[in-house]
Amino acid sequence: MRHLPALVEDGIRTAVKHLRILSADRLLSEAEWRRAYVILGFMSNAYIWGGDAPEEVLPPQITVPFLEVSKHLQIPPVLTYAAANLWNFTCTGEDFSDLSQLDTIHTFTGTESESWFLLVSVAMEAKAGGIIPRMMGALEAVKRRDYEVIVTALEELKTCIDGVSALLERMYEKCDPMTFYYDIRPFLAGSKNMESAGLPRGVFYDEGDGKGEWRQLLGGSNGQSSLIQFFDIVLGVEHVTTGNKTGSKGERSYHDVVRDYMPGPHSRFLTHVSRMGSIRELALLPAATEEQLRLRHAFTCATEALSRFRDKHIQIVARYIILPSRQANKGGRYNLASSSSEKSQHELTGTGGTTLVPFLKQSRDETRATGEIKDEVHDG
Ligand code: HEM
Repeated sequence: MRHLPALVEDGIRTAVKHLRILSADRLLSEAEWRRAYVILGFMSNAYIWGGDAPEEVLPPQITVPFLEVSKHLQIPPVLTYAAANLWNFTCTGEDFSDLSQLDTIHTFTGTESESWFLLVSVAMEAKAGGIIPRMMGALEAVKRRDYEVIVTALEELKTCIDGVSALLERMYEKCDPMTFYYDIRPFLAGSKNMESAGLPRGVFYDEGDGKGEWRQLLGGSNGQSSLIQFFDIVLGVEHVTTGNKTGSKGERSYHDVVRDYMPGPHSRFLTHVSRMGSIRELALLPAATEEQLRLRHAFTCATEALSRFRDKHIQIVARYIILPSRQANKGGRYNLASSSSEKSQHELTGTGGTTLVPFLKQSRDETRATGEIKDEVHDG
């Protein structure tokens, strides 16, 4: 794995085919299962995308352990956000939100840009970890109408989201947009909606002995972060967009679908949180008392912070995807990046298969609308 960046340039497929087929029998602790998942996630995407044309068959050396490990961890056998970000870092100190102490374990390119891209999310997750119990306390306080607890928690949530946004903006410091778009991003691609990139049927997981199956799975995306969905749930933000133009009635929203790409316990935790009390419903009650006014204000401020986060994220997407896609790639190699991100010549899509800007703007607008309580009360 140390040689992955060199192998993706030349020889990854031969190297993998020379490996023994390992079973997961010797994995003991959860940390070991996760470590195996990270390695297999990187290996499989390197295998598929590390050549002049994508490879549509994953060999048993990868699929046999990968299927076992992903079943154990209750997460799909593909490079998810958990594989690339959550479980793929080391830290020289105690503070996982301090970028200067973090390093990645694996990258496809060996570039500082890739490490930085992955680590910014790690720092964001760590920065916000402490707010989770605080907000759980606030949700529990809804039934008792304990305004003090809820308002304090919302104020802390606002500060926390602002801190997360500040970390997001540090992306510009060490992640170069052209390197991101042309060298890093192609390796994050999935196998769903990848006809134009050369995977019309997805990827065949060959398990050997004539066994195997075609699978179409989404690519790795920070959209699979359970943290940002936690913020949404706590604030009562509902996302309905499927993220693609063909989204028809009854189709699951993007935010719902990506829960399948989170580790099982994360996804179940989000379901649990969404069944707890609603802070928004309490904030919607008429502002007849001082404490109700304070609650409304704190709720609106926290929601605005999340909507500002999404604004900043849209700017990042413009800088790291839209602008580079309009500039010619200086390298002369066959360009997998553009084929995996352009459905047609003019339509850019995300690694999650979304129509990028309209989708992200709608997610932002849904956030903003959630915080606009006054309008709802007067107009409703
Ligand atoms: C160079 C940096 C980044 C780029 C280019 C980028 C790009 C994208 C794209 C294209 C999508 C659309 C969904 C898809 O098709 O995959 C998306 C969604 C999303 N991204 Fe990022 N992203 C970046 C960094 C981050 C970071 C650091 C986070 C923090 C965890 C993040 C959080 C999200 C979330 C939560 C969504 C789902 C949409 C939403 O809830 O608003 N992104 N991103």
